[in-house]
Amino acid sequence: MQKIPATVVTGFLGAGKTTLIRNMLQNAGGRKIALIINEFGDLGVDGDILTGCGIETCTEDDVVELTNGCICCTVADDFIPTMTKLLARDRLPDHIVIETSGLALPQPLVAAFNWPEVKTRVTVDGVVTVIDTAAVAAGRFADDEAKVAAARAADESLDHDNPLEELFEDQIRAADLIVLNKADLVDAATLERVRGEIDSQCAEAVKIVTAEGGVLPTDVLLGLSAGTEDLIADRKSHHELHHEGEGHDHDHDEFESFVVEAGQVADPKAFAEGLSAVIAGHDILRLKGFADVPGKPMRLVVQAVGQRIETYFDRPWKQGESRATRLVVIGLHDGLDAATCGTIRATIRALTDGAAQAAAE
Ligand SMILES: Nc1nc2c(ncn2[C@@H]2O[C@H](COP(=O)(O)OP(=O)(O)OP(=O)(O)O)[C@@H](O)[C@H]2O)c(=O)[nH]1
Repeated sequence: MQKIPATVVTGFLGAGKTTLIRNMLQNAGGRKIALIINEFGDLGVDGDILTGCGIETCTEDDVVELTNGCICCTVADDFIPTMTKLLARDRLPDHIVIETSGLALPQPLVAAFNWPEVKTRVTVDGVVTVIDTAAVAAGRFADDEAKVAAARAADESLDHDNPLEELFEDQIRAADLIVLNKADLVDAATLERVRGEIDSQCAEAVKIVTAEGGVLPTDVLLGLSAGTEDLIADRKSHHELHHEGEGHDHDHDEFESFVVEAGQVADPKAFAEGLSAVIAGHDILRLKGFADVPGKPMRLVVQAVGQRIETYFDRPWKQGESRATRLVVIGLHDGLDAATCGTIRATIRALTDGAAQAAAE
C-alpha cells in the first residue's frame, strides 16, 4: 500500500501558517487534504477560521483540532490517536497537512511518524517552516548578545537565554522548505539580507522561497518526498542537544496565554487602535480571536502579530452560536504575570461595551 504523504507546517506565532494553508486548500487541485491543527492557548481560532473560510474542501470533517497543549508535548496522548482515527476512515485523504502551534518544536512530532502504527501508513512529505520576514528583519528573534554573554559567564552550559531565538532556530533546523513570508512588508534589500541570514542557518539542501500572503503554488509546498521521519534524528532541537539521554521533558513555561471575554465592539477601528495601544504597553507576541459587532450579522476576526493588527468580517454568526467577543493573548511568561494579565484583561474589556458584557455574564 502506498504511504499517505503528510506535510508539517511550522513557524513562529503569527508567521502566516494558517494563511498559507488556506491558500493551499484553495488551490488543492482536486487533492483531498485532511488537516490537523494545533494551537497554543485555549481558543481554537485557526481551525475556526479555516472551517469558516467557505472553501469547499475545508469542512469540519476535514479539520481536526488538537487543543490540549502543544503538539510536541502531546504526541502520545493526542497526535497518535488522532492519526490512528484518521487512518481508520473509509475514505482516506490524499494528503495530510499538520499545522503546529507557533511554539511547537517540530522534532518530536516528526519523530512520531516512526511509531509503528503510523510509519507503515504515512510518510512525512516535508516540513515547511513559515517565517515572518518583517519580524526577523526587525530583530524579533535575535539574542541580546550582551545579556547572553553575562548569563553564560554565570552558567557555561547555557546556549541561549532567549526562548524566541531558540525556538526559531529549532523550527528552521527541522525544515525541508523555508517560506520567507510577508515579503510585502520589507524592501528588496532587506528580503535578501534575511534570506542570507536564514540560508546561513540551514542545510544546503533546504530550499528557501519567498511569499506574500502565503501564496505559493501548491506543487511547491506538497510533493517534496523528503521522508523527513528518517532524517529528523540529525536535526536535533536545542532541548534534545542539551538534555540528551536525561529523559528530561521540555515544556513551554517561558510562554503564557490567556483568554479575554469582552463585550460588544461598537467601533472596530477604534477597538483595533485600543488593542494596538495595549500591545505596545505590554510585550504581547500574539493576540487573536473574534468580536461581536452590534447590528452586524457577520463575526469580526481580530488578528494581531506584535503591533500589526488586522480585522475583517469572515462569516455570519451561526444559529445557536453565542455572539461573543473572545480573544486569546500570548506573550512571554516574564512579561505576563497575574497582575499584568488582569490589567490587560480589564483594559481590553473597557474598550468594549461594558453593559453588554455585564449582561452576558
Ligand atoms: N502583510 C502580510 N500579512 C500577512 C501575510 N501572511 C499572513 N499575514 C497576516 O498575519 C497574521 C497572522 O497570520 P496567520 O496565518 O494567522 O499566522 P499563523 O502562523 O497561523 O499564526 P499562529 O497560528 O497564531 O501561530 C494575519 O493577520 C494574516 O493576515 C503576508 O504575507 N503579509
